Amino acid sequence: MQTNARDRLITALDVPSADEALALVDRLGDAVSFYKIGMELVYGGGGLAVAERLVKAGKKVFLDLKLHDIPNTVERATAQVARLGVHLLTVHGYPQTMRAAHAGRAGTGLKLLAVTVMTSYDDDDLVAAGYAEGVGPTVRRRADQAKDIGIDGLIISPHEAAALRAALGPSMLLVTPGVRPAGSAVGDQKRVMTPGEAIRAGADHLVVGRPVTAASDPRAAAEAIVAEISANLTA
Ligand SMILES: O=C(O)c1cc(=O)[nH]c(=O)n1[C@@H]1O[C@H](COP(=O)(O)O)[C@@H](O)[C@H]1O
Repeated sequence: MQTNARDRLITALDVPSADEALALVDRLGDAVSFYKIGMELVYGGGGLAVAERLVKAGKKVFLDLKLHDIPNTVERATAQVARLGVHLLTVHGYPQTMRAAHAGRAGTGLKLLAVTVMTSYDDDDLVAAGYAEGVGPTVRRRADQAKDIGIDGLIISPHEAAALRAALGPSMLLVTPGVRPAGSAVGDQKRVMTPGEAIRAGADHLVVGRPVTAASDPRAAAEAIVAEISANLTA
């Protein structure tokens, strides 16, 4: 996978219909080369068709379905996703789930990302969910398990990127949502950094939704993020 500045921005197409998604893609034009399609667009109808269309148009596509089920179901669902020709798929970072997805994508080009701890969570949220450990140790545990199983990359917040890059080496893809250009609304995210900070921390790809999709000029917003990525890659 190329890692030029533009390919490092993954724009989350969090819109409710295929028509809105394709209109946004049209508006963004060549400013965006990599898209994430998630639950809203898939459940809204047409998300998988949009994914296939974008792949045919030469865009890179990350299908964010966050699979988590019994192993048989995860393995078979992953094999079906691989048939779509998308580049990345998320599964939850539980060992059983990761092993099943790894088996399901065998022999295909699909890369798997393990979701570690959602970027909307802090230590208190993990305690409320029944976990004994805080964010740092939980992310680390899941990252080590993902590496052992042969998962290609991790969904983490930018806050964990530097430590994981040092611990896991250069080949593990580090993909960070929880990215906010300076001055933009944080919303429901809790562990955030700016695009430049995330890149300097070692992130390979930044997932950005609302700061692009809700901007009055989405193309200009995407271009500004790509410029910030570029400046920090060469800094
Ligand atoms: O798996 C993800 O993509 C994901 C994991 C995570 O921990 N946090 C997170 O925000 N995301 C996704 O990244 C995108 C972030 O969107 P914004 O908060 O609008 O930039 C959304 O599509 C989320 O579903």
